[in-house]
Formats: sequence, C-alpha cells, structure tokens
Amino acid sequence: MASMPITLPSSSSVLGSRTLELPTVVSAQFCIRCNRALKVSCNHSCFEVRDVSYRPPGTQINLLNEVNICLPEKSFGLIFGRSGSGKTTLLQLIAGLTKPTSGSIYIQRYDNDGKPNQSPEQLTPERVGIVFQFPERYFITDNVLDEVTFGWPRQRGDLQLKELLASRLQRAIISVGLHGIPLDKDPHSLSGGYKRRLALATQLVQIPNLLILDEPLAGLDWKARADVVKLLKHLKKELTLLVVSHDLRELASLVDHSWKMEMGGVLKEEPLSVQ
Ligand SMILES: Nc1ncnc2c1ncn2[C@@H]1O[C@H](COP(=O)(O)OP(=O)(O)OP(=O)(O)O)[C@@H](O)[C@H]1O
Repeated sequence: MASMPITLPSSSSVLGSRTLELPTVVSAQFCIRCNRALKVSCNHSCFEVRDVSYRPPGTQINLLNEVNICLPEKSFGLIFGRSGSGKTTLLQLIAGLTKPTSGSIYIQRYDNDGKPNQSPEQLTPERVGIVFQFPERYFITDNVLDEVTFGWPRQRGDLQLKELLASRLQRAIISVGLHGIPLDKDPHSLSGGYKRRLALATQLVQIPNLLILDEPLAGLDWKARADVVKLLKHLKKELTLLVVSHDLRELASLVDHSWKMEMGGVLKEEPLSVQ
C-alpha cells in the first residue's frame, strides 16, 4: 500500500511540511489504497487486510473474496451487510482464530510522507481482542474478578508481575465503568449493559491494539444500548475498534470508516447514509 500527503493550499496552517489542518480541526493525509483522507497527522499505523480470501477446508465455496481493509489506529471501523454475507467470518480471520486461504493481515507503520517506514508487522492474536455476539453467554466463572482475570497465573508469582496485573485490572475496570460493582458479584446477575462492560473488560486487560466487536448492541434495551455506545466512544480515544453491526443509526456518530459486505464475501467501502 502507498499513501501520500494532501497538497497544501497556501492558506492552510502547516503542521510540519506534509500535513495540514482542516477546518474540522483534524490533520489529514491521503491514503492511495483507501482512496481517502486519513484523520491522522504524521507517523501512524494502519491495520490492514490485503486481498484476503477464505474457503473453509473441504469446501469449494469462498466465504470471503479478496477482502481489503485499511483501518488507521485509534479510529472506528464499521462493517455492515446482510446476514450470512461473511462479516463474522472476516472478524474471526482478523482475530487469528482462522487462517486465510490467501492474502495477509498485518500492521503497517507510515512516516510523515505517508510512505511505509518499515516492513509490515504481523497482527498476532495477542494484539487483538474480540468480543463475540452475546458475550455473556460465554461467562464461565461465578464472580467478576475471576471473569476478568481468567487465565492469569494463580501461583505465587513475583511481585512485579502481580503489580503489573493489578494495574491492568484496575485500568480495565475503570475504563469500562465497572468500578462501582463488587468484584465478587456473580457476572450472570449483572444487567445487560453491565454484562457487556464486563465482556469488554475481559479483553481490555490483555491491552489489545485492535478491539473487534461483533454486534455489540444486539439484545440490549435502549438504555443499555445508549450506555454501550457511550462507552465505545470513550474507548475509541485509546484504541482501534472494528465493529460488525446492523445498528447503523446508533453507531453512526462514532464511525470513521465503513464497509459493506455483499453476499458472497465481497467487501466494499461505503460511507454510511443514515442521518
Ligand atoms: N465453516 C464453514 N463452512 C461452510 N460454511 C460456513 C462456515 N462458516 C460459516 N459458513 C457460512 O458462511 C456464510 C457467512 O457466515 P457469517 O457468520 O460470516 O455471516 P455474517 O455476515 O456474520 O452473518 P450474521 O449477520 O447473520 O451474523 C454463511 O452462509 C454461513 O453459513
């Protein structure tokens, strides 16, 4: 992928030699592959999916056909489209749960000129958090603390590690607004919105670079939906989010980049047309 800076009009306020300040107070570069201005100023990275196709082993049908995505860090990407078009299949590939039949998924850093400044880095599963649809169905412990720290070392470890894990836990709990909830509470007794917060916290303790959410608003009442939207807005300041959803209207204000998945696993960039 290649990208290049937008040519500066003479009246622009110049930030360095290659970026400009738009009236909306965002800096921009133009990404050739995305064919659009990126809301980033200079050194930045993008999560990239390049020419990814997927055919389940033993079958003859491609569920995904040469899918391309370029999602700049700390932005919000939305994928929408009809049921059965392949959205969840794509998320599973990006999360590293399945391997693409062809194509690649990686992180690319760019310099001030918008040129790749190093070889692409592999997007390893540890760098990606994924919250599945109806995540509360997969809660497996009987208290909030164990749910968030599931899989952490239980044996007496060194103090530094414990301190590190404790601070991660605190940050995750605070960032999803769970700090008013006792850590010994049964996750199954939480309200719908709080269950979603807990599911997000279980991923945030891993400090992912990219957080993927499959239908984060599904099955919630209006109040919980509004809470989750607010929370996603807050999380967007800290990390990159890629969301699959049918709830376009409610998420529209958060979306920086959007794609429509056509039946047959063909992904097309398409701005949202909701008001
Ligand atoms: N392992 C598999 N083998 C064969 N077909 C599969 C496999 N996994 C998924 N499919 C099919 O691939 C298609 C895409 O499924 P996927 O779950 O990705 O769609 P989706 O767009 O996420 O749908 P929804 O919005 O309903 O969640 C569906 O027709 C599904 O039945």
